[in-house]
Amino acid sequence: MSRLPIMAGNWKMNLNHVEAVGLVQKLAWTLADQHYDPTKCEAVVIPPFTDLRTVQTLIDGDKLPLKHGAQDLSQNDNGAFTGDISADMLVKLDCSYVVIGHSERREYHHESDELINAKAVKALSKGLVPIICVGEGLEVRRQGTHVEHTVAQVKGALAGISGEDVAGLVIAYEPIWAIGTGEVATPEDAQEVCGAIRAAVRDLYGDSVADQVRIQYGGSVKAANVGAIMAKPDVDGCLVGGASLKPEEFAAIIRFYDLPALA
Ligand SMILES: O=C[C@H](O)COP(=O)(O)O
Repeated sequence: MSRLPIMAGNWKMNLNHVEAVGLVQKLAWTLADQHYDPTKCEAVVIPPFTDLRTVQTLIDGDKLPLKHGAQDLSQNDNGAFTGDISADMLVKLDCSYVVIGHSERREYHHESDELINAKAVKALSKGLVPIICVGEGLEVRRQGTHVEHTVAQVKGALAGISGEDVAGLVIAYEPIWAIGTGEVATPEDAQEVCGAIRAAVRDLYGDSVADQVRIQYGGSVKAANVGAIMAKPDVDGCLVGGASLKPEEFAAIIRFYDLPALA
């Protein structure tokens, strides 16, 4: 079963809507120059909420081969939830994807597995594809319980979600100790946990769902290390932070399939 690789650039709290135009245009030009083939890898940008309308207009207007998504959403439909953004608002902005449960939201906003599950259910009910983030911190990694820890997060996030929905979503494994630190997990580390996540999905939902769900690795991914990471059988893409703010670097990550060892 072949899964379409997916590279998603999570800009985090960087770039205003004017700066967003520059980055998306430069990314698109670079990809066009290098004959990017969207059938070989899906390319997604995930800007801050305030940039989404601008990015949507640019992608639609110029028919760019990019998709866009948001960094979070509310589990509620609408109402008195100051500062929150609903799934319907994201759908109206043509978002395809929404990141849910990023480790920075788990840490700074105390998001629990239950809340992440509620957000994933809400996203799916509105036709958005969740990118559900899981992964262990340094303490858990040192104790050697990173696989159990991460699989438990996956099970919590997927509770009550149908196999059909799980087959279409994305799970991002991001070891927290490798995020923004320059400390990249080895390709073998990434494969160990991504393989365990797929095995857990297989136990819960069966072969067809496990063979379709896409699993990303995230944590200090760059053009220089993406090839070795993507060569692992259970890694279907990357959730990229810092390197996605550099258009040439992110374009090279998206075009990992042209790297000599993989071509
Ligand atoms: O969402 C992206 C991840 O947190 C990875 O960030 P990074 O590539 O800057 O390490």
